[in-house]
Amino acid sequence: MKIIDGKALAAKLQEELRVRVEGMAVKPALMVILVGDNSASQVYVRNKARAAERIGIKSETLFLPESTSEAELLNLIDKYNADEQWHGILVQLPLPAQIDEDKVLLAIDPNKDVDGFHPMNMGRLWTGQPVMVPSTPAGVMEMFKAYDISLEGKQAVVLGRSNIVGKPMAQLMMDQNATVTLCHSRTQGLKAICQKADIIVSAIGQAEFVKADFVKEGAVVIDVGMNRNAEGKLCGDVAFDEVAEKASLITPVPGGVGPMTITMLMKQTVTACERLTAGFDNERVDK
Ligand SMILES: Nc1nc(=O)c2c([nH]1)NC[C@@H]1CN(c3ccc(C(=O)N[C@@H](CCC(=O)O)C(=O)O)cc3)C=[N+]21
Ligand SMILES: [Mg+2]
Repeated sequence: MKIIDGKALAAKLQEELRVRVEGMAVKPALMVILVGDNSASQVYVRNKARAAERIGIKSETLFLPESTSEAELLNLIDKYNADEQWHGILVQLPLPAQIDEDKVLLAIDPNKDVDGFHPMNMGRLWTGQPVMVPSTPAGVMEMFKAYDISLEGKQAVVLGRSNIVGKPMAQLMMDQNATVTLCHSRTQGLKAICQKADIIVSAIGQAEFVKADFVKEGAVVIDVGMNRNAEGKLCGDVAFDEVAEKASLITPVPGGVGPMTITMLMKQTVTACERLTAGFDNERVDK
């Protein structure tokens, strides 16, 4: 068994981005909006700001109170959409209950949607015209590439059907000619499906969900989970120690997919900046 070192790979890719940004006349700029005081979100946005700084991306985090109304947030998004100094706009999820997430994601200019969550960008991904790709699945694909994991003709199982991880993950693996089974909380016979998989990507949000008896000898196991166990320790969806004995490659939590997510967000911010300064427009057919 080998561990896929997301932290090391992220550091390498961030250094490449730093060099790329050094050569850019217009420096990329990312606006991060955090509504409320979700403690996990605080950690994630801090990690994003640190990565931006290392790479030379300008970033600002706007901390808004939990009571922020939907209209207030939509107004701010309009403002940053129109403001040419910002190339990327990221509204941290989840949002408080009074705010409709779908409306917010639809309001962000697709050209500045570094998360790739706007329905325009989701649709483009699904129809084979990707521009902005959700960063967690994009980060997993970079891991496959860096570790020479071919998806060609493989059986891949994705656990979790969210818009931000499961669905785009399945699409990206299909693009590389994997046969993908997208499983979720209502899937019957889930364990048996997993046992046939060459590659398992788990994004189900439940600690210790993927156990050794789910995993075929030699399978690749990617853990997207970000859970807290009873002691409050960060852990993924995979029972790491027992699964590691069967897997050929496995990602740890922390230090696996998380740092890659952040790195891909930065990469998309750089791309957004390059596209916007070159006059591309997502709403037309430009690629
Ligand atoms: N609009 C939006 N875009 C996102 O990309 C987005 C989001 N909302 N909401 C929440 C999820 C989750 N996410 C993570 C980012 C970094 C780590 C990360 O840095 N993880 C570290 C450890 C972090 C810790 O210590 O808690 C690691 O795995 O090594 C994890 C998860 C981005 N998300
Ligand atoms: Mg909501």
